[in-house]
Amino acid sequence: MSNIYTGPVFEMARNQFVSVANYLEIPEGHRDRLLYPKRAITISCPIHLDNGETAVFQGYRVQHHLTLGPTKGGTRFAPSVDIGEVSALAIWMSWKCALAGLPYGGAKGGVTVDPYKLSRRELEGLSRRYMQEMIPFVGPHIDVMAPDMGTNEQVMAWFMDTYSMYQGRTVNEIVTGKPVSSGGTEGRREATGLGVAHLIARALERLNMPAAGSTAIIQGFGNVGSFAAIELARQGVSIIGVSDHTACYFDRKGLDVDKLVAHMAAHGSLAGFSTEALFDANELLVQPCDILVPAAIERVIDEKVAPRLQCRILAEAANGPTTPEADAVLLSRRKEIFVIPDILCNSGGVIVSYFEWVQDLQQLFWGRNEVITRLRGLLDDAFERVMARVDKDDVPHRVAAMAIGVDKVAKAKAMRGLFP
Ligand SMILES: NC(=O)C1=CN([C@@H]2O[C@H](COP(=O)(O)OP(=O)(O)OC[C@H]3O[C@@H](n4cnc5c(N)ncnc54)[C@H](O)[C@@H]3O)[C@@H](O)[C@H]2O)C=CC1
Ligand SMILES: O=C(O)CCC(=O)C(=O)O
Repeated sequence: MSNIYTGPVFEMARNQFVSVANYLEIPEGHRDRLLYPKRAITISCPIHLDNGETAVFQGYRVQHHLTLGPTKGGTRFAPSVDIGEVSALAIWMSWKCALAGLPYGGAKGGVTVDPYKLSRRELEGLSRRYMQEMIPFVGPHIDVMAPDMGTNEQVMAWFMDTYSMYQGRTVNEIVTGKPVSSGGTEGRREATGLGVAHLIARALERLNMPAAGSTAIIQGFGNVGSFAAIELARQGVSIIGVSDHTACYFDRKGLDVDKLVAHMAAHGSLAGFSTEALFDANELLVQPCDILVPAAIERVIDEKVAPRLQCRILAEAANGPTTPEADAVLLSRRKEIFVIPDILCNSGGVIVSYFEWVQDLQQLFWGRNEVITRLRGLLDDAFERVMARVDKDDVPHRVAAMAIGVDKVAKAKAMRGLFP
């Protein structure tokens, strides 16, 4: 294969795929077809800055496979974004959607930008220009975007509006994760964090550990981390550590989640929340706790951090927080640390996105209870299937979860005659 697909995050996705392909005994000749993306789109997004200058930002969208239906996945605005990272995230979306039983291939997009440095007007300009450049390549039955790191409901509303202006009618079903007032679904805002907390409860049950009185540390306090914290606290878990890109806090007696959420709402970040609980962000992940939730960026648990982890459950809310080298360490610690792998742990987001797309297509909207009940049902089903595979074949949790996803895509491709 030609290699525009490079970089450490893509290498992670490739390494994980090779392990799973070996376990599933997928023939060498079929592997490139399964791993490499169908389409990778690169665009330039020029926008006028508030100071009168013009800036050009690089944007991407990668559509991994079209075998099971349209492609689906978030759009990330972050300085780290490049074609390798976006491709890896698209590949993970494919295995995630297949594991959850959704009729989608994986996609991901992004812009290389620090969104915290843009004014609201500049962010709107960039969001609209990104969608405008993508119009030839997306559609409600082609590729459906959603939020990811650095984007939110407002950005999704701008995406939807830009696409709709081009079509001359409102096309709600072009993106998910929209505000409820603009065709979004009840429950999507909190879905990923709620799903993370639900699966943690399932893991605690399996380990015979009570939620009440357990302790958790959460890295990242954006959409996913904050809703995971709220739901865990509701279950009686004490949140003893949190961090974001501006600050890190740790208090063995527990942090007040309501106050953290109120501080975020008022200031947009965790900086300035407390002086007493300030902590070294580099040491947060290795503090003793029952539940560790990385909910920010990739590759934070590497071969140096993995041997030092002191948690009982590692709930991977972020995509790709654990490197393959760290996985080798976790394999040797598998009796000590119960891993909920990312493609299972954070799948609540795309599951409720699927519900939003279905509702938009039918113009028939469900209440929150129906959304959350259906979400729990799909998460429980995926959790049980992963655990059954772990028990049957004695494989690591990540291999079991990915194997279910990869196997489903491989079988669908084979049935459609895509392998020679
Ligand atoms: N939003 C969603 O529905 C879904 C998100 N995810 C994944 O969850 C993770 C977080 O996404 P969101 O919460 O949506 O993003 P967000 O943009 O709402 O929040 C990201 C958070 O991470 C923090 N952060 C960034 N760099 C950090 C660092 N070096 N150390 C500590 N914190 C840092 C930010 O300050 C912010 O609090 C990403 O890996 C994303 O791909 C996965 C599935 C769905
Ligand atoms: O909600 C979606 O469609 C995708 C969410 C996402 O980007 C992810 O699961 O990583």
